[in-house]
Amino acid sequence: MAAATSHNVIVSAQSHRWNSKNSRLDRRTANVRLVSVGSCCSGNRKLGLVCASGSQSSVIDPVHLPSNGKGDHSPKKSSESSLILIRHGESMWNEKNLFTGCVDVPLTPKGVDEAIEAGKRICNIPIDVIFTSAMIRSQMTAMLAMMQHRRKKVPIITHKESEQAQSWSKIYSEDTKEQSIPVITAWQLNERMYGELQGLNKQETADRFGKEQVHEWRRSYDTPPPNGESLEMCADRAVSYFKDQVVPHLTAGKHVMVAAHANSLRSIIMHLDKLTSQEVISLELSTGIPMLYIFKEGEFIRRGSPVGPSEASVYAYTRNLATYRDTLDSMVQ
Ligand SMILES: O=C(O)[C@H](O)COP(=O)(O)O
Repeated sequence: MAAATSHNVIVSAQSHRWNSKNSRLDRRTANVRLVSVGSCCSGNRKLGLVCASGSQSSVIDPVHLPSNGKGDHSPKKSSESSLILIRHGESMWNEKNLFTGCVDVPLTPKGVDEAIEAGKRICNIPIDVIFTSAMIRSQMTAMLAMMQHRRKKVPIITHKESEQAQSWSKIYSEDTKEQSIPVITAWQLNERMYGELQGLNKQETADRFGKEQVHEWRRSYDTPPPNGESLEMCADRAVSYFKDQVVPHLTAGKHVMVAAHANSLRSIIMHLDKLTSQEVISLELSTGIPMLYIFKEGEFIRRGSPVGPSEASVYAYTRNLATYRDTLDSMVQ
């Protein structure tokens, strides 16, 4: 079934999944509401991909590109900004199929590759500020992805845990600051706390407690795992943080990347895509897949996952993304 309003589309889908195979929203078989998917230029609706309306103002302005002698890059007010969400690459406990939650484990070599691949996909998309969780796997992912970015700004973790940390990490050159991207780390974006499941093998837990029970702990909105956080509890901190700390940057015209976790991101996507507590059950996020939203006039418009840096449709999302990519092209000529 498919009913559509101008910015709201209901599709038949069971699994609302951002996956690594086709890198786009994959639809299966139950009702899932997709927000702002809209129609492509050709009139064909593609999940997660929309062609340009062609009416937006410059998206590159807040990035402060240095003048390359081919034009003036002085900041102008932008009416839209981009938001990239990315779940960390495969962690060493993902590989072992262990419940991880708030245990701070690093990426595997495959996770490193996923982060690098993700970076290639978003290397032409403007990024002014990065948020990560307090956990190493999301920070590794953000840093590795940024190594691929064509703008070559340096991502720098901000340290505000004490006055001394703040003053000792001060940068004394405006030019150097200009060539940096602040990375803000926040525990509120951490993975949901998995309680007494942390460190347990997922398959063994399903064998012991039953598949249905474990599925409810993992995917339901309001059933917490034993002594852990439900998605609702996780949303309480992650979505509040997103609204209080991330949205103001977007409103100011900054382009933002958030590197976080399966469940902190599920709660944020639930909020952005206005999913119900039933619909969020089938929302699955693969590791290392960047997801792009455009923030415009207070609305989040989901634009799918860029497949590659030169994928034409990415730059058909908005004229502004194409302009930004063209500016990067001209800088390397
Ligand atoms: O914490 C974990 O184990 C994973 O990062 C996410 O687990 P899930 O797929 O069980 O939500």
